[in-house]
Order: sequence, then structure tokens, then C-alpha cells
Amino acid sequence: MVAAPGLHGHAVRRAVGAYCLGRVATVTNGTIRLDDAGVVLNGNPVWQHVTGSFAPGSMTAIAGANGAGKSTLLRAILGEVPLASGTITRDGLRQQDFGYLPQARNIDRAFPISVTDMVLSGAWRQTGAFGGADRQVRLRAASALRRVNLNGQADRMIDALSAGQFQRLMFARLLMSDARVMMLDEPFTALDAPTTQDLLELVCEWHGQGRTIIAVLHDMRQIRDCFPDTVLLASGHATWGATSRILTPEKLRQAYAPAQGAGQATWP
Ligand SMILES: Nc1ncnc2c1ncn2[C@@H]1O[C@H](COP(=O)(O)OP(=O)(O)OP(=O)(O)O)[C@@H](O)[C@H]1O
Repeated sequence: MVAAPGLHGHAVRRAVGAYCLGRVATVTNGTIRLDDAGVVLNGNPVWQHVTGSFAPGSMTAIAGANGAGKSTLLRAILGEVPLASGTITRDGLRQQDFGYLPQARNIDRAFPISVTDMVLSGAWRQTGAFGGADRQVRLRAASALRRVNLNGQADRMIDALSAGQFQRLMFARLLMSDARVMMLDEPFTALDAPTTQDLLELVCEWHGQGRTIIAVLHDMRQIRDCFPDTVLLASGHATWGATSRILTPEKLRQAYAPAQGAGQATWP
């Protein structure tokens, strides 16, 4: 039996178990599918008639001008924003299968918590909201901090970190979630080149492990270099497909022209 790229150990075991028992197997697929989906906020349509799917193990960028509805798309996939029309199906995915990195500006960095406790909070699905972390979870937390080059920072409070160190911490926290789908909202905004490079390598590593990656990005070169698929949001609609087919000069002009001067997008 060959596992689909997004299938992790436990899912494979479940699928194999069902097969061996001779039942009709409900294979844990992992596809996220939007079918004619639309969101209306405060009476204003954000985007409508969005149809497409994120295959398990795919790596997709979400692009578009400021206000095009990129964050709303992530939050709709998470089920945090209700749909006004259409459907989003998450085949075989439970809430704990999603890891989410919100935009840095939406995170309260003044919250009095240490680096270690912040990383450990990423494992709450394993430890429970009030559960203590056992030795194994603490070892994983230390390893996650090493992976993002934050060793030596474990006892500091998070408000003492630089913006780049804080984003490394948020990636370590995501590592702890061990989620099958990693959703990242502008993960590299305002970071220096070495930090961006390190964190982008981690995202590629997750992709190599078969996780599904969905990231809101503003840097077209980054998208072209690393993301095989793109959803481009413009004028309330989505163009979805292979990055080379979506990020054409014409489509980019159409997507960013109305926001000229306000957008942060960069492209070669
Ligand atoms: N909670 C809300 N209530 C009402 N309108 C909202 C809400 N959240 C977002 N919007 C509106 O929905 C639209 C899309 O917002 P969203 O944050 O998804 O855009 P975005 O593409 O992620 O923008 P940016 O690149 O600036 O982060 C905007 O017009 C925004 O004002």
C-alpha cells in the first residue's frame, strides 16, 4: 500500500487497519476542498464563488493585494469565519490537524509568559489545556527551540525577544503542534534575510514530510521559487492553480493595480 503524501503514521495505520478488517475503508484523505465558497463580512462580500482544492502534501501560496481577503480565506478554512455560500470540506481532518500562525501584528507579545512555556503551549492538544508537560514533551520543546536557533533563550520572557526571535519562537510552537496542515499568515513579513531563509527552510522541511502548507505571502519571487501552487485573490474572486500559470504579469497587474501604493507586494 502506498500512502498519499499527506498521510502520517497514525492515519496510515488506521487505513491499513480498516483494510485488514475487510470493512469499507474510510481512508483519511486530507484534502481541503472549497466549492463555490463565499464570505460576507459586515454586509460586504470579501470573495465569492471560490472553487479549488488543497491536496494532501501540497504547498500553496495565497497572494493578493491588501484587503483582498487572504487572512479571511485561512480563517474560513479553519472554520473561524462562517461561509455565506458554498462549502469547505476537510476530508478526514480534525481541528487538531491544523497548525495556524496568525499575522505577527495580531499576537499579543506583552503577555507575561516565558519562551519555554510559549513553546509548550503549542503541544496543548497532546497535554490538554491545563495538563502538565511530561519529560518527553519538554525534550521536544527544547529540540524545537534548537531547531529554530533559539537555544539559550528558553528562560527569557517573550516580550524581551526581538521581532525575528519572536517569529522563530512561533515556528518552534508550530513544530510542537505536529499538525498535518500548516497555515501561515505572512510568516516572513519584516524579517531579515537570514531569519527568512531559516524559517523558509523549515517550511520546506514540513512540506518534505508530507504536510500540507498554505501560506499568505507578499513576495512573488519567494512564491515562484518555493510554492508550486498559488491562489491569487483579486476583485472578490480567486484564480487558483500552478504558480507559473497564476503569477503572470497580466494577472498580477489586475490583482494589484487597484491597491497601487498601498500594497506591499514585490516581484522581480
Ligand atoms: N472581522 C471583520 N469584520 C468586518 N470586516 C472584516 C473583518 N475582518 C476583515 N474584514 C474585511 O475583510 C476584507 C478582507 O480582509 P483580510 O484581512 O482577509 O484581507 P487580507 O488580504 O488578508 O489583507 P492584508 O494583506 O492587509 O492582511 C477587508 O476589507 C477587511 O476590512
